[in-house]
Amino acid sequence: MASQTTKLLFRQLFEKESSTYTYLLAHVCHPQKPAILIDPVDKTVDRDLSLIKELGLKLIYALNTHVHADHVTGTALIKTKDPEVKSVISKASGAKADVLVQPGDKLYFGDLFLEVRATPGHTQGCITYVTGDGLGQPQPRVAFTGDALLVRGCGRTDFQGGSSSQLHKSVHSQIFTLPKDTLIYPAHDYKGFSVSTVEEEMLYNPRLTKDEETFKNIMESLNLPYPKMMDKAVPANLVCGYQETTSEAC
Ligand SMILES: N[C@@H](CCC(=O)N[C@@H](CSS)C(=O)NCC(=O)O)C(=O)O
Ligand SMILES: [Fe+2]
Repeated sequence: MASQTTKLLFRQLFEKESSTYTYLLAHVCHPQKPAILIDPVDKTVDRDLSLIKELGLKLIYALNTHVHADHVTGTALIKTKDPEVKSVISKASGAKADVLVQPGDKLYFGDLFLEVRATPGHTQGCITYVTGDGLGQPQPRVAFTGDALLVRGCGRTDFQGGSSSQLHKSVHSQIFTLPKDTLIYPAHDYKGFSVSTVEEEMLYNPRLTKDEETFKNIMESLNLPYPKMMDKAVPANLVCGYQETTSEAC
C-alpha cells in the first residue's frame, strides 16, 4: 500500500499471544506528521510508541474497533505515557473514551481521515474505520474491520451482545458495498493471512458468502471456548484498558 507518491504512511503490527493486528497510519507530508493507532494492545505499547518516535510521528488518536474480549487495549497505557493522545471508541460500545464516535463521523489526521461505519454483530458496538478519499492518489480504499470481518472468517457472535443475523447484515450492507478493490485489514488472524479485499471475501469467505440462515447455523455450531482473558479484558476495555497498573486516564 505504501508508495513514494502517497501522503499516507501505513504499518501493520502484530501481537502474537492474542493474534491481534495493530495498525499505524500517519500523514507524513503534514508538518506535524499526525498519526493514528488502531487497536493497540497493552503488551506491545512500548514497541508501538518506539516506532512512532523513530519515524518522527505525532500520535493524536488511539482507536478501538470494539470492546475486545481477548486482550487488554493499549489505549489507557498510551495515555499515561502521552496524555495528549485521545482515545476513541464507538458510542454504541458503552465504553468510556475521550471521543465516542457514531456512524458517519470522520477522524482527521492532517487532511486525511478515517470514516466510521457501524458493523455490529460480533459485539453491539463494533465499528469499521474506512479511509476517506483524501489520500490524493489512485490507490484503493482501506477498511479496518475489527472482528466484524476477518480474512476468510468473521468474529464470533456468542457473547457481548453478539448476533449472527446482525453481523450478516452489517458485513453485507457496510463492507461488501465498498468498492471491490477496497483492502480489508482485520483485528485478528488465526490462519496466516494479513490482508484481503472486498472482492476476495465476497467470493471466498466460507461464512459470509452464505445466506443469512446458513450463516446463522454456521455461527451457532462453532462451539469455540471463551477467550482466556475475557473476564479481565472486557471490564478493563470498557474503561479504555484501565487496570491497577495504569493511571485512571481514559
Ligand atoms: N484463542 C483466543 C480467542 C479466539 C477467539 O475467540 N477469537 C475471537 C476474536 S477475539 S474476541 C473470534 O471472534 N474468533 C472467531 C473465530 O472464528 O475463531 C483466546 O483465548 O484468546
Ligand atoms: Fe472481539
